[in-house]
Amino acid sequence: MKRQLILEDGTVFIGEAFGSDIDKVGEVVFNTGMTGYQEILTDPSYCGQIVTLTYPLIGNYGINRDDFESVSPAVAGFVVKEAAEFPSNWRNQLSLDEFLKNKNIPGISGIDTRKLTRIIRQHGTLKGAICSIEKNAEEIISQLKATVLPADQVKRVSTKSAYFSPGRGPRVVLVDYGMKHGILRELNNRNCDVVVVPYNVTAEEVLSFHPDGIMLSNGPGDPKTVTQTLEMIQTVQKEVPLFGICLGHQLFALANGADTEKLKFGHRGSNHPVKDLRTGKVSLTSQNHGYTVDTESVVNTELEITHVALNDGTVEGLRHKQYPAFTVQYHPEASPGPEDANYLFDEFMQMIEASKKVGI
Ligand SMILES: NC(=O)CC[C@H](N)C(=O)O
Repeated sequence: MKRQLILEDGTVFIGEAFGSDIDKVGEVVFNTGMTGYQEILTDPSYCGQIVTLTYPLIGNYGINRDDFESVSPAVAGFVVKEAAEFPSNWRNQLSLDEFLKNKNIPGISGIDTRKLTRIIRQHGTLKGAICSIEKNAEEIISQLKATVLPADQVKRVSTKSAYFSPGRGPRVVLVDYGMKHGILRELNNRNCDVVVVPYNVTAEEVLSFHPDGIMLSNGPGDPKTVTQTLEMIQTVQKEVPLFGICLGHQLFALANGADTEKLKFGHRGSNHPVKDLRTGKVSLTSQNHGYTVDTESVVNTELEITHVALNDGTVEGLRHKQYPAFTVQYHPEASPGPEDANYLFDEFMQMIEASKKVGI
């Protein structure tokens, strides 16, 4: 069965339908990772986005029990060059097609994903629709131009109520803005006693759990749509060590008076080089973000830029000059991607230990 992918700039791609039959609209973004489609599909930071993968064969190792980054994927649609029909892997339990059908996500294959990626790189991120071949393309294009995409993604994917992920080590309150399970896994691997809380938690509620540390998770959308959390960050960073990832990093920047802006087409992939300015060491990192902290805006704040992207020089890490608080724009929990940056979780643990001894 044929299906179309239509972009707001008027480009129409015709491809083969797979996954769910429903029509979907979203922001079209590309990811350059060669593997990790299951983690990408289930990363809540892609909420409302139509994701295309530049690697040409997707689905070849199926969907397995272990690689989920959330229980319910929030991605709007999936665009590939070739969707493998017969996955083969010892961990395979379900084909990509079946998984997308079960989760009501439309897919389209047979697309020239190199051409699509080039359009996004030249034009910037675009709105797009995956829809049935019967739909009139001209009508869809004018609808797309008039569409304002929803800005409530964090509310949609964040947990509705707090829950424990118990451990015998330090207590960490993890604010779920659209958390990848990899973050929880890394904390649990270090024996943390984790309390996962909703995005709109107050400072009083966070502190009522008597945390030894606080983590701000990744999450979807524009950080400026979650400003109700900034006061909480301003208060708790004075009380306990803080570590933030991706959206958590952007919110930490906003809470401390820096600014964020939208990138032309974002960073999404598994091989983004990042330099630690203090050691000169370069890590290859997993990334997925469409916004960034504005470099200039950091100058008159209490923040220091600790990491930069080697591809485009954008801010990749921050630390507070006064409080034990640091954040990164990339994904030290990997999933998918390299684990070069995993040591940051250990640094967070050391920071917690140190602050327990002296108090902050
Ligand atoms: N993975 C994330 O946390 C992404 C942060 C934010 N939604 C962005 O696109 O920049």
